Amino acid sequence: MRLHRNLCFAVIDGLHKIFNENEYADKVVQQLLRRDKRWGSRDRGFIAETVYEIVRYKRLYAEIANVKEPFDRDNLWRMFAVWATLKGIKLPDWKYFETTPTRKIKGRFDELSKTRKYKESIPDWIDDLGIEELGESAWAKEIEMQNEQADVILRVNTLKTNKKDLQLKLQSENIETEVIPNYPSALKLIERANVFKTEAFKNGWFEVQDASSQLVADFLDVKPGMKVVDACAGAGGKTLHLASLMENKGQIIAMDIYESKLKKLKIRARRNGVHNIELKVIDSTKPIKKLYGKADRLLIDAPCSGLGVLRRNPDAKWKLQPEFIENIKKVQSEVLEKYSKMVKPGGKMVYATCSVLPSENQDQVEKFLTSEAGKDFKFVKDKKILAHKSGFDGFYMAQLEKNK
Ligand SMILES: C[S@@+](CC[C@H](N)C(=O)[O-])C[C@H]1O[C@@H](n2cnc3c(N)ncnc32)[C@H](O)[C@@H]1O
Repeated sequence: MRLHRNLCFAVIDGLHKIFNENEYADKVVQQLLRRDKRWGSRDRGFIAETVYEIVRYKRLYAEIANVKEPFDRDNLWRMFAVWATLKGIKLPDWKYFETTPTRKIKGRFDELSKTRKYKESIPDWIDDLGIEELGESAWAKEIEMQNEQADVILRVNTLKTNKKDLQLKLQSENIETEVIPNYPSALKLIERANVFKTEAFKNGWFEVQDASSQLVADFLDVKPGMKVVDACAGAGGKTLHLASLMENKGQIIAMDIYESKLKKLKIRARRNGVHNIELKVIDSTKPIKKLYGKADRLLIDAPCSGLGVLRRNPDAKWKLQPEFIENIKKVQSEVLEKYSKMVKPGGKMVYATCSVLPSENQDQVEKFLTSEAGKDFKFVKDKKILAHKSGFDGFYMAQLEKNK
């Protein structure tokens, strides 16, 4: 592979924003890709993948390059040189690479790879937490898998099409997909491509959604005509799925504390041909209280550490703080306690997270079931999804039923 100067500069600019200005990697990459219209799909792929790879392995590369945060531009170039050397890319004779000790880099890599926190490039506290919660062996495999690049998975919007027709339509736009057994609405891209540019996407035939995430709406056991509350709807990945499972019949009340997220859901709903969603911002306790005892189904897709989706958000490793996890667990308990009151007798609710930590998952459900608010509920079933076992994102979902 030959390195192109303007693409490498874009990577360095992106890393500077992510590491030093605390910006989110996905947003930064999106911005970078808009920088030059002449860049083709290979150029774009190079920028996105290189930025993500260096973010993923920040600790390892910084250690090999012998640089410390905050990284100045020379430091970032040194980390870039480590990445390129380990990839077997010949470094051009640019001034940034004049003193790169290629041989030493390989030796340091072999030595540091013996220690998991360097090999998998994770902060000590996350490594300790993972071991404490999952045990050494499962954690080691999980964090290794969480450093892999995630596949692109689509969810077919059955309100507009079916899997076969979508496959054919994408094929006509040079995008090959395959079905994933046991995931009824999922298609996997055989090669990465910018699916958002396709006609099929613009027509609302699919959404991009990981296969594990697609199991959540199914788990809620919705039927057309029901009254369903999606209490932490965000931009509505699961709300849209619920709408298609309900064949657009009945009512979905999509709630969130952030109006900006619900606005995105509105746009997506229009594209998806969904018209049974009502949006409600949670700006006081009122919207929740109004729904006490009214919902046939309730989804609590709770805010969480995101430790199941590091493949998609590798920068979360560096942005997360132990206090954040402690706080978010309090929010999880609170929403379980308060929002569960919306379920009607005989109704069901699903509590879900994209975390692999038992303390955010089954422990929260157990705590809820023994609390005053949870005494009217019984546990029906749950799914604990680890990325290294499923090949998809780490997730948790539990179904509870309210007594009649
Ligand atoms: C895991 S995300 C939801 C993802 C979304 N359901 C989807 O499928 O795309 C959790 C959401 O909970 C929201 N949230 C955080 N605290 C909340 C609270 N107290 N009540 C309701 N929503 C909350 C966040 O804004 C975020 O959108």
